[in-house]
Amino acid sequence: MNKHKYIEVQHAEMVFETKKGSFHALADVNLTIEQGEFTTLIGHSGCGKSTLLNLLAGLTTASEGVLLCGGREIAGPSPERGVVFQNHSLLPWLTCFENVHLAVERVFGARESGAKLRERTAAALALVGLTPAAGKRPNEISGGMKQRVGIARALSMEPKVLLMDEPFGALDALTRAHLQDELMRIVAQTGSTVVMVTHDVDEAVLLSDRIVMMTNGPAATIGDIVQVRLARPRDRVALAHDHLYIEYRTRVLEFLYHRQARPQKDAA
Ligand SMILES: Nc1ncnc2c1ncn2[C@@H]1O[C@H](COP(=O)(O)OP(=O)(O)OP(=O)(O)O)[C@@H](O)[C@H]1O
Repeated sequence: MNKHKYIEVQHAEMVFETKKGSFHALADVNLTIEQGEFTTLIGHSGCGKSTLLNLLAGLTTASEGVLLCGGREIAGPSPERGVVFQNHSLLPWLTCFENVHLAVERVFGARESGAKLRERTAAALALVGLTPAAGKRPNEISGGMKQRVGIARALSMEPKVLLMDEPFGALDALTRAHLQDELMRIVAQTGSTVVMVTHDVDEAVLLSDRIVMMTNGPAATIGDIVQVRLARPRDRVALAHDHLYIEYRTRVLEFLYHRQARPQKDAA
């Protein structure tokens, strides 16, 4: 397996058939992601970020083109590719522990003992700092904690790739910052390959090894890629004054607001 071409997207096209006819969402998307790399997808609302992430998750199939992960074609969802959505999608009648345990059981249940499955579940909750909340149900915990359960659930399956669709989008700025720091710590520990959709330029620069910037749709594609060469571990306060950080941030802002400026009428 080629570490440098762990995920490959080759000439991917996505056309949705709607009542009003065909909608060409993605056009000729080409992308290669290395194992262990943290990639963010950024672009204006509706450009096709989630569509591309869903293709990587195997939740939808490209109309044309090829998507590979670890040298194999992505033919459907797999525990190898854990997905975290913005709305965390927890089962409300189960505790945090049970929500995570369900995923663990699905992946490892056939070959591991009950004690080992519970151990895995507890370890995933500990990784996101949620051991004290293990017995609580989703309606008893905050939005940030729910999101952490979602991350624990994805991580508990030991995915090779973590796919995240605006995982922190619904959170307040302080909780968001805290979870970004936690995510960086976890990824440093697990070595996961991450692809994350975000709208937040600072989040993209802070977390990424590469920022993939998408053009506006229809027929959206990759407009440019910024390689972020900032040493890790990264400290958000120190970076605020770092000239390289500021330069990366400016490059993304220029792409979004000069090169891909949206017409006034539908600007978000
Ligand atoms: N199942 C579908 N059927 C028809 N059109 C779709 C479907 N899914 C997405 N689209 C369209 O494809 C385009 C890309 O949508 P997508 O959700 O990928 O954008 P996005 O960049 O993730 O947006 P946002 O940042 O607002 O979440 C949009 O114009 C959307 O309306």
